[in-house]
Amino acid sequence: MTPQSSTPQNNTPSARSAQGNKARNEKGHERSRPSVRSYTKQAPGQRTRAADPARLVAFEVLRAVSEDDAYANLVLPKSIRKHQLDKRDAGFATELAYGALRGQGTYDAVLAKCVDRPLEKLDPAVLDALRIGAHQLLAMRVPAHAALDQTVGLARAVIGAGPSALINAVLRKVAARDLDTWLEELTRNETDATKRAAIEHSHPEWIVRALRQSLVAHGRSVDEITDLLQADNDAPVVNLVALPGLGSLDEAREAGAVDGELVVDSALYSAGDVGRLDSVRAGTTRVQDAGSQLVARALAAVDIGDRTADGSRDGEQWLDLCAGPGGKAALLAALANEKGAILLANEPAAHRAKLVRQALEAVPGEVWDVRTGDGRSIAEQYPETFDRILVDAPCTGLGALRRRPESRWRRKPTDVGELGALQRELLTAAVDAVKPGGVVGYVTCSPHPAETTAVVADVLRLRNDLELLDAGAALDNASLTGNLGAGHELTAQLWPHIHQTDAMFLALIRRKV
Ligand SMILES: C[S@@+](CC[C@H](N)C(=O)[O-])C[C@H]1O[C@@H](n2cnc3c(N)ncnc32)[C@H](O)[C@@H]1O
Repeated sequence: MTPQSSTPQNNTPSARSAQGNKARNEKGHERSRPSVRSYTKQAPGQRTRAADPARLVAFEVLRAVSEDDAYANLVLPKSIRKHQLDKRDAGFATELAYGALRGQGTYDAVLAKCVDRPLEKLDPAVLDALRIGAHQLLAMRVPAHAALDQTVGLARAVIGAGPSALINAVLRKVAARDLDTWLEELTRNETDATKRAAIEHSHPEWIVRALRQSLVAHGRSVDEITDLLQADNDAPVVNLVALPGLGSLDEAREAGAVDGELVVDSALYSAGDVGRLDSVRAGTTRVQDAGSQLVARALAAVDIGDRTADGSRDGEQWLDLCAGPGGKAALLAALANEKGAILLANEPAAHRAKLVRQALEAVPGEVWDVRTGDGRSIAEQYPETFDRILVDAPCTGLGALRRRPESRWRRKPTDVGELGALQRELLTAAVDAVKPGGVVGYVTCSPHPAETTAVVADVLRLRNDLELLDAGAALDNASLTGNLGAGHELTAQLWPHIHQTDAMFLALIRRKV
């Protein structure tokens, strides 16, 4: 299977002893001393046992995700701060929370074999504790005794003593086999390849089917599905971008970042908290997936000829129609600044529009403006106005599952159709708002054909003033390697298992003069 440890240095409970918060029992097992930071649901006066703070953070993340529909990447840093975890413990908690969420499909299949009732009948908090235990036992290098002891201790401290016997018994059964043996047993009699892949790689079956369909739609072999599913379970790399003309990667390089291979001014960062870099705090260097960097650069670089009456290319007007939270808008604004263009960033959600403004702060203010509005009506106010428009459409995010560990369990098959309708409306509005001769970049972080090729084909079918430019060639031109192999029938699709980027789709649609 797939949910593998990505931060091995943090994967042992010995990280706990760094805090001086541990004792060892007669068998050498680590044991927690009561801590003021721990919370408990036990009755006053009852003897309490502290939860290991790193495991407590992971548990809090899983609870917030299942109870409050929270996003793990937002809850995790807050919980890490609340429990004052040091760097090693924060790494351990991150791996545990993200790993348990990504691996939930596999772990639930294992747990279902070890629990004497349907998992839905378990207290959801108990189920989350079991998932945390299963991830430690099956995918992290935590010794079984420590995983058991600490998970039972966690449950006792935060849920109460009641379910500890059950949790202990179930996790002992889980620990009796390694992951490969479990998977062999779970899939031995499974003849349906989708069901098997869903268990082995911890994805919902409908997403396995959707990703197979996606590979085929973009001209790839369906046999790549295993690598693609595996890539979803790997911890994503952190890419940095130095905003052109404004940022620098020097500080990041000194901190250990290595230059990215796909895009210029881009680096891979694995040296820890990027927020500590001054250039990141200043907003001139930003965290951004290399695929996102590429599609923005490709749109900015498309040759659309002389656009202004005097033949000068200065003065182009660009629009980012779906701009929140502003990652691509910041890069586009910096590129616009270099090329003498201006950028209008549109975002309907006020709180996300605020994030766009913050993202753009590092770019000179005369280059950009932010508008809070529904992109579907953009052409009413701005008919045939813009030279370049980015439509980074709201989508299912099926191409960025590695970054959002809970999203595969939250998304529903019906989301694809619902978002497809919005995507068609947004793309239609964009082609009405682009000047004749101008270009619209249609982008999604989903490779699903219903959100990508079908949307583009439908919009093109209804009009005779649109044509596709070669998006594969545009991505090649924007990339350092120049040979991404992402193009297929004039559209382009990047892949996590090939390009180590999110699965960004790009179509470049030119409005004929
Ligand atoms: C994929 S995200 C864009 C990401 C952004 N371009 C970036 O790089 O940071 C899609 C955005 O579209 C916005 N959105 C949703 N409905 C919209 C609409 N009707 N018009 C314009 N934008 C919309 C969402 O709020 C979300 O911020």
